[in-house]
Amino acid sequence: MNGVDICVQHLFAHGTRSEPPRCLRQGVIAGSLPCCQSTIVGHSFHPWRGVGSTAVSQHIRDLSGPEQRLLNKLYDGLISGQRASLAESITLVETQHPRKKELAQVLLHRVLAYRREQESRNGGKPVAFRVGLSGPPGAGKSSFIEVVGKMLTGRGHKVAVLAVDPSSCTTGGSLLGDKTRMTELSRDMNAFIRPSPTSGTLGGVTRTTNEAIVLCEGAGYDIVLVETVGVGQSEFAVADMVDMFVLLIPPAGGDELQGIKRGIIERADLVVVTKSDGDLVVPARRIQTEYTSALKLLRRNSKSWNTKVVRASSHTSEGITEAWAKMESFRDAMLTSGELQGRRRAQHRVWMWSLIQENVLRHFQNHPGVREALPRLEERVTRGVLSPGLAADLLLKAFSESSTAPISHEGSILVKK
Ligand SMILES: Nc1nc2c(ncn2[C@@H]2O[C@H](COP(=O)(O)OP(=O)(O)OP(=O)(O)O)[C@@H](O)[C@H]2O)c(=O)[nH]1
Repeated sequence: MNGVDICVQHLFAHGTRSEPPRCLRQGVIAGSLPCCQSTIVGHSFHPWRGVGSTAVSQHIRDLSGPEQRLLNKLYDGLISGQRASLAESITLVETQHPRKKELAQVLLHRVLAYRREQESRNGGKPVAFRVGLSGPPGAGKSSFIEVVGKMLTGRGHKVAVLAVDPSSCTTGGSLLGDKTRMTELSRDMNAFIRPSPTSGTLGGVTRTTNEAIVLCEGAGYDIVLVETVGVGQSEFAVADMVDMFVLLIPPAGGDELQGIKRGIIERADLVVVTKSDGDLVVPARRIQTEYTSALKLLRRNSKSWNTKVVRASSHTSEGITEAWAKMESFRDAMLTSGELQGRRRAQHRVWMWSLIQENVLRHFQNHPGVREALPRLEERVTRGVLSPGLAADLLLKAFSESSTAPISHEGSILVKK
């Protein structure tokens, strides 16, 4: 057996700062201690087997009494569906505080194990359906989510809505996050709405959104809607974290549609032409026809599904049930073919690389040599006296050198003021 195997159920029950859980100390396989067998069904959802175990087991070993109590409280509250515990858990994964980040990882691993247990009971099928919704500003995303969300809670579903907002990363402000949106759904006890964190890089927001999805599913939300505005790279990031990607397009022509990137249309599993009511029905039909023809020329992104184009109105509710029915057909087709499970597996790899990118970039920016040289080199690049390639080489050299010696000397030789 490689690494240290840990019994999930004992993480919080027996591990302390001075004394790790018994199963951790003994390196036993999850479920093999008598006390484990009461709750653990098998080994398939064991999260820390092998290589990855060391980092998490270190976090667990270091847990203080109050930290354990906090994690226990959050976990118990979360899996019993308490919204306050879910909100607090998401705040924990969004934190920049190093110790809290470690606590968040311990909580997350435990929730992942719980969710895998649920999935194995569900015949290996995902317990929740994740849908990403994107479209240009003003396309009618929040109105659509509000109407669809209300319909779904009315049918007995629990719906979580998460936002990925690229504007919040650069400005600290938010295109999506204001509280006046989805007023009815936000009052619905079977819905949970969480705006994007108001700071951080897109990579950071991507990580926390992926983690928030896991937490929402742990809290029993069987439909998770991830909304993003069609700006920057956030649409691609969302397409990489959901089962189905839906593009919402307003019935406008020409310039308004220029903002929709071709690459993102290729990622869409469903296109919804919004606001198909009153005077807008005619342009909505036209857009539907145009997109239906355009999609025929694009490469299919699934073997078991052809991207469809539908029209809907959030004001009259016409086409809303049909749009959702298409989403359900997509899920059924993808589950039957196994493509949905395959997408999720591939997404885990993308998720891992986005974490690596984010962390490597942060290490790079925090490196003393890089920090010292960066302002000067950036300024010279901006003035045009230093090529971006050379500046990048100098910074990377400073980063890769193990000593923290600044690169100013070399920089000043190479670059004349
Ligand atoms: N006629 C009509 N107008 C709609 C419909 N849905 C939304 N609108 C209007 O379109 C505008 C934008 O709607 P939102 O739902 O806020 O659009 P959004 O895409 O979330 O907008 P951002 O938050 O800016 O990204 C509002 O004035 C809505 O009243 C619809 O079905 N029919």
